[in-house]
Amino acid sequence: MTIVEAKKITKIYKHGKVEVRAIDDINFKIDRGDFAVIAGPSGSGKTTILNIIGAMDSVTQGKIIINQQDISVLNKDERADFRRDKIGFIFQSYNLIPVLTVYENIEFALDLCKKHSPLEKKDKIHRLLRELGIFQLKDRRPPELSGGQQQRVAIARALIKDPILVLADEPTANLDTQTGKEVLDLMVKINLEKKTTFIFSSHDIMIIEKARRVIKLRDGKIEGEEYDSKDGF
Ligand SMILES: Nc1ncnc2c1ncn2[C@@H]1O[C@H](COP(=O)(O)OP(=O)(O)OP(=O)(O)O)[C@@H](O)[C@H]1O
Repeated sequence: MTIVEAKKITKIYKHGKVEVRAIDDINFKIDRGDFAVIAGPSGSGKTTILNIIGAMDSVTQGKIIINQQDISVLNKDERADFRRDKIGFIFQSYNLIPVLTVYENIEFALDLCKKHSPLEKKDKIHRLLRELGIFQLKDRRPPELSGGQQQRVAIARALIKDPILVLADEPTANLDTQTGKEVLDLMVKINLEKKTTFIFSSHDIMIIEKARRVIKLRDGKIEGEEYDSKDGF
């Protein structure tokens, strides 16, 4: 079943009179439960596509349908609600709140979109922290954590609201190879066990090799697409 469908989307950024065609009339589909990568050289439009899927940015032309909802017709406030309630984000630089503990970082993300009783909330957060192997870190603050540990916390923060999909922009770029592999393996495990849909932007060969779907971009166009239908990795 399709979870993301891009129909003839174009994104033009304007700087005064100069126009940059970041995405140029492209179509693609991503299935529910996919582990998909948008790949391509620097400037090819990867982040632009991720920002459009995540409703952080709008398209100039075309339609983008997420979970059967046409998000290209949403205004700025509606896009913000959609993104807060439905999409999990993982960033290259983790973007945790440094003054909050691990538990509080995740609680903050949950409080923004769903109301739970304090007990329900604690149960839900503790369960997820155990699943991700970071329960013992719950009272530490981000500056007291390694990069790999911070990225695991960021994964927990993305997952706590049960998003319909998780977008990860170069999530291994700031990690050494071994830590990057461990963080990637964790996302593969979550994808297999929880059937969470992951969409990455990356040129990391390790991620591209693990992906079931690879959409290759060049100069805002799709240069090629690979899809491995087998279940598992
Ligand atoms: N906010 C913006 N304003 C103007 N131009 C932009 C903006 N964002 C991106 N662009 C331009 O759009 C094109 C695609 O950029 P994008 O960031 O999507 O590429 P990318 O593949 O993610 O690159 P990288 O791997 O370097 O992050 C580039 O030419 C870029 O300069």
